[in-house]
Amino acid sequence: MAITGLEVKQLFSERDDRVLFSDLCFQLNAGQLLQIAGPNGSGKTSLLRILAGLSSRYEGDVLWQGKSLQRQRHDYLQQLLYIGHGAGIKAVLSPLENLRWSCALRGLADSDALIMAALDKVGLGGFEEQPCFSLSAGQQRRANLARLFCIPASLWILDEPFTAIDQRGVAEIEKWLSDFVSDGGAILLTTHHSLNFSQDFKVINLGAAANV
Ligand SMILES: Nc1ncnc2c1ncn2[C@@H]1O[C@H](COP(=O)(O)OP(=O)(O)OP(=O)(O)O)[C@@H](O)[C@H]1O
Repeated sequence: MAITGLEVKQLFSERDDRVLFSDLCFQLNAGQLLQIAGPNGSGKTSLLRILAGLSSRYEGDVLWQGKSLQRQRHDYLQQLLYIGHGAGIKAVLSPLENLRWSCALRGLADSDALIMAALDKVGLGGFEEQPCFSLSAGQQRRANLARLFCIPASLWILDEPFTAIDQRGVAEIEKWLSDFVSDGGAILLTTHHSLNFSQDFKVINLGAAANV
């Protein structure tokens, strides 16, 4: 089958002489979700940072649509939306200003209408212009997640997207993930939460090296 997304071949990474993963192989195609599971410290974030092009602490190959990431870094990053487990927002800026910044980095101009709709969708209608430091942890997380609806991408890499999100919000996010996959997007995520996802999805447990 043609690779329409990510392919990871014989990936190896270590930290302080401790092997995080070795001979890790998997594919993630368009229209699929892959969960990276494993206990604290097993290397989930390290793996996601490698796949987001933020870390070169690895050996092995990472391919996007059949070609090496290094040979098409710019094109790959244009297709990728990475949301790390940190706050991902500037606390002194409002959600609107943070998202304007994210959109500008992707070359999107005149994005206010899109941003306002995204903030409304994530439940931040009425909070658009409040500084983020005055928002709750869950609201700050929602401001970061609003990028899902502003930044065009075919691959989402999400590190603990449910952190600080209330129960209803978790169900909403699961629906957003499902919609994205149904529309042909690909998702790689970590979560300690038991994922309630309407389609089939794959899980790789870094605690027990696995090839999928
Ligand atoms: N900046 C760093 N400097 C040194 N060691 C690091 C650094 N970042 C991560 N590590 C080490 O790499 C290992 C894997 O960390 P990583 O954050 O990838 O784990 P994780 O599976 O995402 O954990 P968690 O479930 O707690 O988020 C840990 O042992 C950690 O101590």
